[in-house]
Amino acid sequence: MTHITDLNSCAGNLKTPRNIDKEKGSNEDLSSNAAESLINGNIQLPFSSLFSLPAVVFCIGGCEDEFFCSEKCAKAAWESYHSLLCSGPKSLCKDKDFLCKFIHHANETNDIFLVAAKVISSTILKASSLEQLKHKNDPKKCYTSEDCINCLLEAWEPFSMGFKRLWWDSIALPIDLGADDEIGFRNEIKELASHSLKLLKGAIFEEKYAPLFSLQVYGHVIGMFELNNLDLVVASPVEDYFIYIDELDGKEKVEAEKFTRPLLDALGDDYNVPCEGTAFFPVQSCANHSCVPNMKAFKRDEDKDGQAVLLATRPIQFGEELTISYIDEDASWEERKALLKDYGFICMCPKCIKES
Ligand SMILES: C[S@@+](CC[C@H](N)C(=O)[O-])C[C@H]1O[C@@H](n2cnc3c(N)ncnc32)[C@H](O)[C@@H]1O
Repeated sequence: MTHITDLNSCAGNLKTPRNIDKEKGSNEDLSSNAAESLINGNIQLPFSSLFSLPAVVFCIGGCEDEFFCSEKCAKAAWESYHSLLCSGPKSLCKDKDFLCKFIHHANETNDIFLVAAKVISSTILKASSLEQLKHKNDPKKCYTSEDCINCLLEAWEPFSMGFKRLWWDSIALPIDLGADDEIGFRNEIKELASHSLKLLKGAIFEEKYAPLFSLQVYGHVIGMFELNNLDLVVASPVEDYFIYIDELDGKEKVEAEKFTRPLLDALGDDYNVPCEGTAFFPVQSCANHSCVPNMKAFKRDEDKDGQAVLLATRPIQFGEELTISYIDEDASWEERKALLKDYGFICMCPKCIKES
């Protein structure tokens, strides 16, 4: 992705849509012929070659649930987690009915279950390839269940850093519930996770990796994402295109707008909907929160393949704690306090102390 990207911490601000002049046009309808020609590639919008996107690559296993930006990404995903979670004909999962029920349940309730399943699946596949490597290097050695557990622990290591609190213990009580409802609410959340795990087990359980399928592990993995994930906000390439046209000069702009204006009017406010996602970064997950942070997480043009960076927002003293903001730090003190409730602490940064 070659566009400006921006990372904000959980519940953070979205990139503010940049305003472009939308006053002039009047033609709200883009004729269906024109739209069809654009889709077919029979018409090319002016300067659109400057905004080309990679072609969509389909999943190797033949499911129609996951799409990738390159063959390389599709292969990496297949090898690292997707082969067990694919609902297509080449899937390596044990039971596709259970897998489809698991995916449906996650989509209906909490899509973090899908990410938690990726952690479990990638740990299984990594542990299994470590075992194969060890067998290959020393074919005569007799492998014990302890060797198997050691491979499992090694495969688990990248996730151990984010493994902190159980989801049902850390989630904030919804504002419409009182203290009397708390136990019932937490039990309900636990029950939801338990049902999701039951479906996942039906799809990919393997006896030798049984410790991975305990409710405690599942609850911690979900908690890890709920507490540590960063919102990923990527500016829409469509928005970037229209801004480029808006910033052209004179005749070039007039000519280009003959084509782009009807399209912009037809899109209305949808011209700048950003692409949103969520991501776990082990280093960023170690940073505590402050409403006057000294760092900010970014994904810049040069940060490829899932990389992101932490940049200092001001000079940092030796020994000073490195912090990021988990929320919109420009919100009022009351709002910030409410937004931080899910993280289970009351912020005592200088700004909060002053404003409280
Ligand atoms: C993403 S983790 C941050 C790293 C964490 N301190 C650790 O030890 O790995 C988020 C958790 O850290 C704690 N935390 C983060 N910022 C805090 C702050 N300003 N005051 C108290 N606890 C904080 C809370 O328990 C929160 O749920």
